[in-house]
Amino acid sequence: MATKGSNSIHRSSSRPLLDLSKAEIQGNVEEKYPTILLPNQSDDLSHLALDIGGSLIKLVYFSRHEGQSTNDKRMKILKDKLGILNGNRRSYPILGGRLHFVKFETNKINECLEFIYSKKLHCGGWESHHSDSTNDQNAVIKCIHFVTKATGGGAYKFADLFKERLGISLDKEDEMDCLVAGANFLLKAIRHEAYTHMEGQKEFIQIDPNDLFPYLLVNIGSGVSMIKVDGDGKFERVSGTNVGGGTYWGLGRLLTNCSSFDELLELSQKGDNRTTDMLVGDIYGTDYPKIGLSASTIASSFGKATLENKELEEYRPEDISLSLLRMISYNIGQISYLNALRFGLKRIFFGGFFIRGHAYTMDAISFAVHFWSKGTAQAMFLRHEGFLGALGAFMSYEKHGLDDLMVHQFVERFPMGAPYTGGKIHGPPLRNLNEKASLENMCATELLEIN
Ligand SMILES: Nc1ncnc2c1ncn2[C@@H]1O[C@H](COP(=O)(O)OP(=O)(O)O)[C@@H](O)[C@H]1O
Ligand SMILES: CC(C)(COP(=O)(O)O)[C@@H](O)C(=O)NCCC(=O)O
Repeated sequence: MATKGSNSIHRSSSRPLLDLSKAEIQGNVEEKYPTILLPNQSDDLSHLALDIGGSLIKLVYFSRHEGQSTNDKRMKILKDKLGILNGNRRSYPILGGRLHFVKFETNKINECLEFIYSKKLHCGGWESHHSDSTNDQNAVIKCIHFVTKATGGGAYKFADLFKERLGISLDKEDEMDCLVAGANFLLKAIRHEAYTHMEGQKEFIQIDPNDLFPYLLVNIGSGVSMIKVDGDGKFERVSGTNVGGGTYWGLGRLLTNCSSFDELLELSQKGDNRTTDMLVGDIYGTDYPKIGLSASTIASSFGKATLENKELEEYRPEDISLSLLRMISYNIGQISYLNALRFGLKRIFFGGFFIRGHAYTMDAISFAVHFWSKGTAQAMFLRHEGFLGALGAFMSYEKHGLDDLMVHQFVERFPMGAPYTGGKIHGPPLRNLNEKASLENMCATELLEIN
């Protein structure tokens, strides 16, 4: 049954408060979704946003530090807001808590649903209170459901599943909007978010938040989107390619029988692509200096397979994986640079889970950008690479007036001088593939802790 506390999870004062006179309708909802906690019990639980992509589901959720009552914080928020209204100095409430980053494979969506359920994240959304008139003028059906911000194709495709299994309504946010919002937030707010990776060397880039735009955002997910970003909410998707992360994983799986993406990546580390790729040296017998090609340059990815009468089994899976990785990474790097050139953009940031913090992938992309730009452009990568869309969806709570999340406070509270380590902000590690980063055996979790 509804309790008075139900009101407390409304995220915006402009939203209608729970109508207790219609409590029996909520009872029905509870019957259908017995797992939903009453809001007053879930008060300190998390806020969730999802990015359901072609390959992976990304979750971002905020959980408050234990021991701090949300009501205390709300009072402080209210006081601070009054301060703003009175023309006093701006002050920001302390919202202690964590942003958690979790991912699942989209084809294992059940694991994701179970995770959300086990963490009670489905109880953390805001309540929407609809009145639908039926044919009978006197009968007004009131229903209460939880709404969660979601982006990516799966926000459309799996909307019914989320509704049936968890009682969550997915409130759809545009994928490109979310990618840009997530990238802008990270680049402006999180110190040491962006870095270069060349020949095995990683270097963090200090971004001046006042001198961020314009830039090219290249999101390498299943497919690739290239977005010219001119400001907050100001962008244009200028290009894309269907040869992306899904291509590497899909072709790689078929050609090597690998059972996981990480296994395929790991194989590539032991590969030698000279057995599969046709090099300039294979064609010329030497370098081709006149057009700047060394003998070791790949002239044709997988081209060597045409010269030999060998069956697939006669090629080492390691070599195939490496050839494929280089082919796709170079291609994306090249198209990205050409688009940057097209619009006169100096900076190119790469996100998406294809990158996977994998040194060789980043080196290959960087090499292509460097090579085609003749050293005038540089690829940069993001530590929260695959979570841009999910972060953007999370931030859209604020955009829609659900402002007790006040994501902007994270920005304000952690300017560029905020420490990168030392208990304040823990970003995801740039993981070595050998490290197992699974949480509860089902997902990888990375934390950005807001103290
Ligand atoms: N565990 C994984 N399973 C499948 N693909 C993975 C995995 N980890 C990284 N990838 C790579 O990440 C890509 C998906 O990246 P992502 O940014 O999540 O895109 P999408 O939104 O299309 O799911 C895959 O196509 C694959 O190249
Ligand atoms: C359709 C998509 C935006 C979906 O995003 P994803 O799930 O791949 O992250 C993306 O796959 C894409 O941009 N593909 C390339 C399509 C093209 O421009 O040719």
